[in-house]
Amino acid sequence: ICINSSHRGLSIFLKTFATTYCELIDIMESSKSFKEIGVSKWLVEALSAMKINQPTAIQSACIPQILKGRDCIGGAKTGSGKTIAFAAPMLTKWSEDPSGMFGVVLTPTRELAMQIAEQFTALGSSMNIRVAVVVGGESIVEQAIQLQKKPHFIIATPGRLAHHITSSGMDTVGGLKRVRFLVLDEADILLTNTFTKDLATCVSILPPKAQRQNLLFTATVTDQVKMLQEAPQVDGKPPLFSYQVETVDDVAIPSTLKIEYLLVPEHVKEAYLYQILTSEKYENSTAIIFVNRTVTAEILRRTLKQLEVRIASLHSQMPQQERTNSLHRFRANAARVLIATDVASRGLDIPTVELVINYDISANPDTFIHRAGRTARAGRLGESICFVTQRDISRIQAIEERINKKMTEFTDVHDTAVIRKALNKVTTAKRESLMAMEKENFGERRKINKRKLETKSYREK
Ligand SMILES: Nc1ncnc2c1ncn2[C@@H]1O[C@H](COP(=O)(O)OP(=O)(O)OP(=O)(O)O)[C@@H](O)[C@H]1O
Repeated sequence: ICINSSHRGLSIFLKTFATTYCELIDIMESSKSFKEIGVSKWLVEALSAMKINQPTAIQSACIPQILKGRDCIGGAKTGSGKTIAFAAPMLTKWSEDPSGMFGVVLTPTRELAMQIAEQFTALGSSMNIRVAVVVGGESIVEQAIQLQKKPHFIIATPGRLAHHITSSGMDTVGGLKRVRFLVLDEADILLTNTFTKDLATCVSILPPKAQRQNLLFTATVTDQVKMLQEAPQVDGKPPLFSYQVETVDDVAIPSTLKIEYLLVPEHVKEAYLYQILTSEKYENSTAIIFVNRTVTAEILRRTLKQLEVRIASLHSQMPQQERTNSLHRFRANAARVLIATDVASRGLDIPTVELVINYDISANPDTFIHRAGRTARAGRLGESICFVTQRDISRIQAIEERINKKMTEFTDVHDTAVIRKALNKVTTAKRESLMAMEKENFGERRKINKRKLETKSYREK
């Protein structure tokens, strides 16, 4: 090996060699099969039917330890297979004695709960698994009926499960006292103040911590998660297993994800977005556009729809049925572009997503990691572009520091092209969209919808 004489050359060489070595170790560790790490035969066959044959690094590390009865905190990049890392050992243990109310998985959003439930149902179909989805926006009565049938797994958002625990009778939730596993998916978010009260209510009905296995998974290990890693284990329990993907450069995003920035004047962002989405390079790309506010999502959805882009939107001010329909249209490629707020930033697994555009930049660098992580999943390539106005510079710097990587400039769009081709038609479409929204009292409608939902859920209580 020829080592460059300069110090810088040597350090680059050693860093590259060490990264490759670490990735090589990861591959070697994950060279064991699912069977060799203890997954049940029936489940190995179900995974194989899904073309999932080789465990990823986090699966190889966590599955054997969870099967030994250990609590587990797993941190790994977006798209690295954390769902199967907790689902496989739970399903393996469950199949040894397929009892009701075996495991509870808590996750921050309704769409994520539905996605995880679909994966459990698909993996456990040969074992006649019963999975209940307990989330807001759906019928409380139907969920109570499902819970009374003692489903094997409950996949829930904390708020709605807490509501059942405080409002439905013990014939509905009593079975939770026998739960063997509790999973916190996207654990860093569930450990924030937003979820503290509902999480405490959910945990209150479960067996004591020492009598259940507790599994936490996330792509961003925050201080709250680290505190749990350092907390003393309850007497009599095997030691907590904590796993975090460490690479030499500790880059927090997948190596197959290209991250770029584009300096854009604030008042013509829509035109740049339209120009990119309809350019020769991206006109057939499946893309998610992240915005910070629901009103921005609605303006963009209407504007791009008027410009004949196959569009769908997903944000918290939409009725649940519309949210579900939007996601189904996007997954089925009936819509090529999804405009979303952060209700879609975590966990959603849509393998065809090739491009993520941060139309607005989040104030939280971890949010960037999850948004960009909707693409470049399971080793696939992906691209993330940030629209940067003069107000966003400090946020971009905070993101580059958090991910330990510099963004490169996006050069596939030119101002003159934007001005010439897109600006007029986009400006006209946006003006017409704004007028339509004003006529429909979009903002007021949002408040009316909110009041309607409150009344409806009050009546159901
Ligand atoms: N061992 C595997 N081999 C191949 N593909 C896998 C494997 N495990 C999971 N996958 C696939 O990888 C994709 C990402 O998995 P998953 O959604 O669990 O990632 P994640 O780490 O939870 O991501 P996020 O941090 O965004 O929630 C899914 O499509 C899943 O089917």
